[in-house]
Amino acid sequence: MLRDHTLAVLGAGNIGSALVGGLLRGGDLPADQIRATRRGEAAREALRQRFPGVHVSDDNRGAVSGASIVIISVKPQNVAALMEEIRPHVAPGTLVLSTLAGVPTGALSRALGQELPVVRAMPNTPALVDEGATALAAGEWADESHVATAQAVFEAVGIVEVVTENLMDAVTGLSGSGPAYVFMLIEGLTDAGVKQGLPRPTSSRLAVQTVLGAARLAQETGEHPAILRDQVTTPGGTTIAAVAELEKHGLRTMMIDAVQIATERSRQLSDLDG
Ligand SMILES: NC(=O)C1=CN([C@@H]2O[C@H](COP(=O)(O)OP(=O)(O)OC[C@H]3O[C@@H](n4cnc5c(N)ncnc54)[C@H](O)[C@@H]3O)[C@@H](O)[C@H]2O)C=CC1
Ligand SMILES: O=C(O)[C@@H]1CCC=N1
Repeated sequence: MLRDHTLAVLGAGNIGSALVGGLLRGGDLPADQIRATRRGEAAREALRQRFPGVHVSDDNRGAVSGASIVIISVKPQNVAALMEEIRPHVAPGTLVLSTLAGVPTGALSRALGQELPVVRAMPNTPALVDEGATALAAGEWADESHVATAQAVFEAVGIVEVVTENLMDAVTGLSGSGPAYVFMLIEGLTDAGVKQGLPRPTSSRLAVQTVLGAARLAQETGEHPAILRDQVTTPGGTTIAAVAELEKHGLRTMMIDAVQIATERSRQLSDLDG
């Protein structure tokens, strides 16, 4: 469904380049229909090496001209200047996809000075290995076909959930930032194994596979996590001793508070001018 599109990725850093990679790997779009911009010649050269055939430059206006889909994936502090730069060059009807944390679709349409179809997306970095979790929300002028196109773009790198825009800050706090929480968990588990005498590489491999395996078990069985936890927990055994310790430190409350604070931070980022 994407093959007739020309795609411009403005700000092809972690997220933008993960998308380019996924679209190329899946054969969704040929390389010569993708333009990618980013700052720094060395970084651009690295992109050219990674994605042969993709047109890589620092020319946002050129990238946008003639593109049917424009992905905005710069950091929030760079977006106001970028909007100003591309504003006269975005053709009416261009589908604008934004991965910016916090920034509402209405603010982007206003900054671009047109009633454009804008779809807000919140992906996450596991998109780099096609295991991303992305939520999409349609702006005022985006219809079902725009959302379907956005869905096809982000399904190239993982799963997609469509939500209403008022839920996007919560998504940002949960799955957008979530990989960082899981990496901290992996780091903590690895150190814990080392403290108990395991060699670090062994501990690291066991920690990573434990997280991956537990996630797959939850996904494939669809069971409530409490049931899966009970299956690990032998009466009077090792697991319940550790679970009681985690409860004492309020692990679940800690996660609830962390996601709340990230959600609030996402709301604070809603002002395009910072
Ligand atoms: N890193 C993450 O886990 C996630 C990030 N996001 C959002 O995605 C956006 C991008 O995040 P990252 O990919 O992590 O950032 P990044 O810093 O890796 O990539 C941004 C890129 O934009 C380029 N850039 C800046 N100004 C530019 C301009 N005027 N023209 C062209 N290129 C320009 C930079 O050179 C850089 O390569 C942010 O707005 C962030 O809120 C969303 C979901 C997850
Ligand atoms: O930390 C951030 O602001 C971005 C948005 C979600 C993940 N990284």
